[in-house]
Amino acid sequence: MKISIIGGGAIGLLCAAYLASKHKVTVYVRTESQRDLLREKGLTISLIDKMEKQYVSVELFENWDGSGDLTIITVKQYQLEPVMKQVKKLSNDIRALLFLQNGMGHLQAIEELTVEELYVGIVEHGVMKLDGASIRHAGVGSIQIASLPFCGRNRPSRIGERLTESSIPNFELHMQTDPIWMMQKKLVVNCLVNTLTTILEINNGKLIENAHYERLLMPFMEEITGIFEWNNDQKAVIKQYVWKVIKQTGANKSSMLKDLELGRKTEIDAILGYVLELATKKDKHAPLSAAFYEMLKGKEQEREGGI
Ligand SMILES: NC(=O)C1=CN([C@@H]2O[C@H](COP(=O)(O)OP(=O)(O)OC[C@H]3O[C@@H](n4cnc5c(N)ncnc54)[C@H](OP(=O)(O)O)[C@@H]3O)[C@@H](O)[C@H]2O)C=CC1
Ligand SMILES: CC(C)(CO)C(=O)C(=O)O
Repeated sequence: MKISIIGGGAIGLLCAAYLASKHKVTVYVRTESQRDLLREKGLTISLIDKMEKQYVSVELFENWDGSGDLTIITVKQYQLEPVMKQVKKLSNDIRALLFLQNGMGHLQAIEELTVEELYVGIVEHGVMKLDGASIRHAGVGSIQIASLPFCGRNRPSRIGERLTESSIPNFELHMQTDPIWMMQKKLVVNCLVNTLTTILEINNGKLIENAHYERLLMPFMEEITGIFEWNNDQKAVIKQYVWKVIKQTGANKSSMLKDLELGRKTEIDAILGYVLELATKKDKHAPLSAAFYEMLKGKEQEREGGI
């Protein structure tokens, strides 16, 4: 397939590096400097002690015209606005879109799009961008995708099926049938893992290796699953899922911790902020979520202030 990837960050470059073995991939980046670097040096991906190089086609985002079989959008939640503007302009030319953001705040805007095939996905890999042309695949998981059927119409999911059919080592793609449950499970992971690893400044794995930190996970998870009003079976599924993702990405620094270290805005509003809004709507008490949210916003403010 002809696949476009918008965003040359950790996840965009991960998708480009693996998908290029089976598909014709073009990465759309924001800056000329990253475009030139990738064209000149190629894309380097390191996984454990192996390093590989791929040469993929690279263009500036302003040259993306929506053509091809599939476009994968890998910018951060808070970077979606200009991309969505362009998507709306090009809707008639776009065959299929896949959104790979953490959080759930973007779902409403995606639902309003009128492109032929629409997918949301969640990423269970741990990936760190080392520079504009290299990444470290620090935790091998998989990517789950689900098609969004809307307005009573069942959109076809041919592209999604073709994408998940291609078997690529260390880069599994699976099709799910329930997009909301898929995203909610990942939202809980990100509330727990991204928030706590960023406040504590630790790699993901430390959350279960250190008994003190592990004791923080349980009540925090209870609070969030209580806000969603899940039953005990659903809570058990969530717990198993959270522990699985932490183990798979143990050596990774969460994307939120990376953002904080680099003095960038974090996705805390789309993740824990989303859950706090839900708690307010349902009139639920969420003291841990509220406290962790304030700690993170405070840390973000300190970093912006340049300490
Ligand atoms: N990293 C990880 O391990 C994981 C990340 N995720 C999620 O995946 C999503 C992407 O995260 P991640 O890749 O880590 O983030 P990064 O910040 O590494 O990547 C985002 C990229 O998007 C680029 N970008 C922003 N706006 C545009 C635009 N208009 N046109 C072209 N490029 C643009 C940025 O460019 P520039 O550099 O120029 O600003 C940046 O390179 C997030 O929602 C994150 O939560 C999910 C699971 C794991
Ligand atoms: C899967 C995980 C927890 C990997 O670190 C992630 O989603 C992130 O960092 O944003």
